[in-house]
Amino acid sequence: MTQIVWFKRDLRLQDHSALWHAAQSGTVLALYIFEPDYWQLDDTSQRQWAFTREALIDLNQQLKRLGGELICMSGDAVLRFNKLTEVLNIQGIHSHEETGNLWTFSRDLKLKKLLKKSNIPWTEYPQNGVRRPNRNRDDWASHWNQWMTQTQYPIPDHINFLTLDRNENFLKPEQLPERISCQLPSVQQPQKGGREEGVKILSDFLNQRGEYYRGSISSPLTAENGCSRLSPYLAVGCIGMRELVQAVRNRRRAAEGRWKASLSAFESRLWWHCHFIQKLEDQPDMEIQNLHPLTEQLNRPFDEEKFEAWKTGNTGWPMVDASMRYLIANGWVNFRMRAMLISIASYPLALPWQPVSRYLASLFTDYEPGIHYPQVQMQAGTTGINIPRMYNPILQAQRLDAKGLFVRRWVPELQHVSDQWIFEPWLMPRAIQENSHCIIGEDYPAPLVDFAAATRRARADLKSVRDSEFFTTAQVIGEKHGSRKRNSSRRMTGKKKARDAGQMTLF
Ligand SMILES: Cc1cc2nc3c(=O)[nH]c(=O)nc-3n(C[C@H](O)[C@H](O)[C@H](O)COP(=O)(O)OP(=O)(O)OC[C@H]3O[C@@H](n4cnc5c(N)ncnc54)[C@H](O)[C@@H]3O)c2cc1C
Repeated sequence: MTQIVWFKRDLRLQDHSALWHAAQSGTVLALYIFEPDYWQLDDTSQRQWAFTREALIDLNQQLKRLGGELICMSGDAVLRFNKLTEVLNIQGIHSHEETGNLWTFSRDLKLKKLLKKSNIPWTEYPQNGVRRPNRNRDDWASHWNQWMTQTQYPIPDHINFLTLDRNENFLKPEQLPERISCQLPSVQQPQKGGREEGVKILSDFLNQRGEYYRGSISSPLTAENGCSRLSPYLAVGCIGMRELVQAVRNRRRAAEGRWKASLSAFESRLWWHCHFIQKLEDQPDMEIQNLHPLTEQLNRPFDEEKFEAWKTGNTGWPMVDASMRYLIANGWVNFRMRAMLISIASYPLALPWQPVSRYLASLFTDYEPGIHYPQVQMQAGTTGINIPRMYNPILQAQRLDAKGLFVRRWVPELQHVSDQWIFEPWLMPRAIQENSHCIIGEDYPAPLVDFAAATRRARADLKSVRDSEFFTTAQVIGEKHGSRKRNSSRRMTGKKKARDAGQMTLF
């Protein structure tokens, strides 16, 4: 009688409710399924798979220490489970509740059907503050807090593992392909997957780097070390959210001054993590449909040339291009630059957010659909419930990279351009272009569009859809998805917040 623990994006043993419950109920088969079709989607990539594969190898080591092992299969998960039902006496399947993209959502629905037919119970356990089903948004914050305060599931003392003979069906993680076909270049210095590495990074953040978190997350120059860099470990579950929140709270108890403020700011991001994932959990078609239906009327036709220039970091706006090239090379960029990349694609370039978001997702090692799609829609101005913000790449550069260090490093064509022109090189007189070894239009592109005129058009376009029907629908969306924040009296107004962040509000 076998209990299958199906590992998906929960590659750890600590605070693992599925493993804990399965271990209490019988013999455990620890299973991972490599799904080739998933890894060929536009929003997935080699960089994500490489990280996941390392995390699987690490998970196998952890299981070995308990006397077990991770059995890997390759292929369509529904077909694989069908096969398993023929060869094993399966008593139950245990996994975490996955809020994935539409592909994994539809795979789970198909699997549910199969298991129902075969009379095999599949129990899914929450692995963060996301609630399924989420009937009431109003008490969500207290639900989140309660869940984070509960005792963690310990690693079971004893597990009866089922071992299977290795053959072409049952593989070790090392036997899974190292590479999947992928157009993207490799990440230069990738973060290493696995719990062991994640725990090291967490400890380093909580004891060393975290002190200056609050002041260092906006500039790409300081964010690289100032941010926790835990995102890929959270995305594949090497570190659990409850475990992380509790570790932060424990650390904060002994903290003072700058440390305390930074840890509070950090914990609020962990709340956002679940807050955003809840949106996709409640509305899976957010991956493809505008949250506010009237924003479908925005004039954003697909333009191959603009899309290619944006994708490759050749828009002609140095801060945008530096951010994109940095992301391509590193598989990560900080929040502000992610938001700017979407804002530029959506407003001055007026590209539809769907292909933009899929490409951006594939660049992130930390791709988390539940954060990604709601964030993209928010930055693209299609939710109807957030104040649309437009990032000005020149202002952003002046504030976050005053000396042009980031821009010169990632856009080497501008290396010899002086501070005066570095963020607006297209304004350089021809003689200065020659002296700077940077001819605009030859060595480095001129901006794809006139920023001021294009943003005026974007603003007018958005205004034209915001009639009374817009606000009625927005109210309904707000009921379902809007945040009900703590400390609301201390929050800045939308306009002040935007001004402080160097953004232009649209209204
Ligand atoms: C367009 C866009 C797409 C994004 N896509 C993703 C994604 O696919 N995966 C992802 O993990 N994050 C995404 N983010 C959120 C954020 O940029 C990253 O979480 C952060 O940069 C990861 O680095 P870190 O772990 O060092 O962050 P830290 O600042 O150290 O934050 C710690 C954790 O808090 C959570 N977090 C931080 N900021 C946010 C936020 N604004 N919203 C929700 N959760 C947050 C993340 O889980 C993050 O790992 C996106 C943001 C934007 C604007």
